[in-house]
Amino acid sequence: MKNINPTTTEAWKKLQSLAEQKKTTTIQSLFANPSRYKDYSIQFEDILLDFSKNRLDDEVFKTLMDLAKETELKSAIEAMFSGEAINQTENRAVLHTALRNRSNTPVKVDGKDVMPDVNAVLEQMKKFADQVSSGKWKGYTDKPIKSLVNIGIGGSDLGPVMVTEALKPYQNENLDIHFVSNVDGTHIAETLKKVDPETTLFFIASKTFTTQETMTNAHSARKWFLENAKDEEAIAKHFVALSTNGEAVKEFGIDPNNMFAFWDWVGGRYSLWSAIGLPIACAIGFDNFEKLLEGAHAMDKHFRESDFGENIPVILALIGLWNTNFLGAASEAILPYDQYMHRFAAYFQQGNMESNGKYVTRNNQKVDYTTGPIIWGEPGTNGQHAFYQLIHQGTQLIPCDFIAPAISHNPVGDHHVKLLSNFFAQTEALMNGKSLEEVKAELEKAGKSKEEIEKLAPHKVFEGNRPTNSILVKKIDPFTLGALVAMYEHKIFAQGVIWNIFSFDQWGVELGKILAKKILPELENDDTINSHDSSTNGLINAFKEMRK
Ligand SMILES: O=P(O)(O)OC[C@H]1O[C@@](O)(CO)[C@@H](O)[C@@H]1O
Repeated sequence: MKNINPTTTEAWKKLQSLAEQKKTTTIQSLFANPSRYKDYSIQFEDILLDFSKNRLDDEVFKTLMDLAKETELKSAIEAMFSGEAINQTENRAVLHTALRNRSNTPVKVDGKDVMPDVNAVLEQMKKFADQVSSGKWKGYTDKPIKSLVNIGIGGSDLGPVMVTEALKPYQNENLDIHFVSNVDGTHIAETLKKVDPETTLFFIASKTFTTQETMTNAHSARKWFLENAKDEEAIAKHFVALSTNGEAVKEFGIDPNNMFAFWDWVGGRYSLWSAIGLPIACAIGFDNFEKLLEGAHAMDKHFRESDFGENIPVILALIGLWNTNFLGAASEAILPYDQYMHRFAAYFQQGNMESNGKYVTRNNQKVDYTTGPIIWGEPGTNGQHAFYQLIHQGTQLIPCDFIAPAISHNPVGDHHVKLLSNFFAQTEALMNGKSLEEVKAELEKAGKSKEEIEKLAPHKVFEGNRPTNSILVKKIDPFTLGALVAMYEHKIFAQGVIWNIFSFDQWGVELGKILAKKILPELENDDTINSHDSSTNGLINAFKEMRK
């Protein structure tokens, strides 16, 4: 992969002047072109992307495509799929795509095809998931497993949470699933109140098997379990490990046969397709887990093979870059109009912000342009009653991705058409707004006096011209969810290439952890602390006072 500073490209310079030239061009005005929707929407499988409600015309769109070409995105895509060590600071390949490579064509890391290992773990996962789903896997009192508890954090938690929530309609009704991630004792305490040690299966999910939160929770779960089971032999029936670190798994006391491995070329935030996905496979059944893989694989092929102008992840990446680097947006909202998708935005907080929240380039220079956006969002319609005021009338430009299924899993009365009417209305309102003239006419019609109109009207004007993408899918099913997740993964990858940053390491999470390890022993005695700045000392000493 080449290291190209995007700001040196002709396309970037042209985009800068286009942003200036076109700052008075409104999205609404672009719809004078009768084929605007047709030209700026694309369908892939059961996913329709409508990107027409963006502040970009044909010239901007073409120049964005030129930017992708000038930053050699195509060769970067090939480098990733073919197993090059593109994660250069950790000297690793980036191959979450191999985990769902349903074509089974060889994918080589250091000259060795990884597909046999990938398929062996999938086979091991299938066998195990089938036993758990069918009740054949028995606990130490010979009862079938009823409760699944995943203990992990970050990429070892967010993916399984998001997928099992989004695919709740596909969950095995004989199983309940719980997730413990926070080291706050409340998380494990509240969870253990809900489960029975005789029928509970713990997944200790940790790529490194060293993460403080996960290991603390795992030991507490082990202690709780043994208080009931007494015999350490019983652990083998109730604890499995999902990790790359066999040594540490054995040290914890988990039977190596109960370890489901993955590899260092799987990034934590890209690992739900790996052994980390075992709780998903147990909860929704391995067949549905395979459909999830198939959906992601279909999007992988689309991303790898489609021309950029017809390439959904590339289009989303370039629109995001236009909004961030040329229109000044600092964040992006992901707004799923589907309650089961309530953890989708949270998943991509890690996926996007831990990948592209970087300020050093691939050639070790500090960037002089904006990189990764802040990702946030809540399901619709709830967000409308929380933060849409700011999106509509605030001073921040917040590009939004609206996502909705045409078919609900719960066709209760007229709920779904009401939900979708809001989905359609919000992007229309964000684009068209409401003019002062329209507002005044409405207030006059309502019989307001001239004074009242003068006072009220400015507050009821909607400037509009706020960019959105609409993603309409047929139904949130395993295949479509897999494709949607892969779509955003590849958008993030493409942006990282163009921003010339390393998207697959996460050095930024280390410092806090190291300082916490230094502070921990200071909290375990009554000494007055003065080894830090006055604020940290003050807080620690106050903490100790409060606990007396
Ligand atoms: O899976 P593990 O090794 O326990 O890491 C958990 C999470 O911790 C990190 O913050 C890295 O330290 C995330 O990147 C990762 O997903």
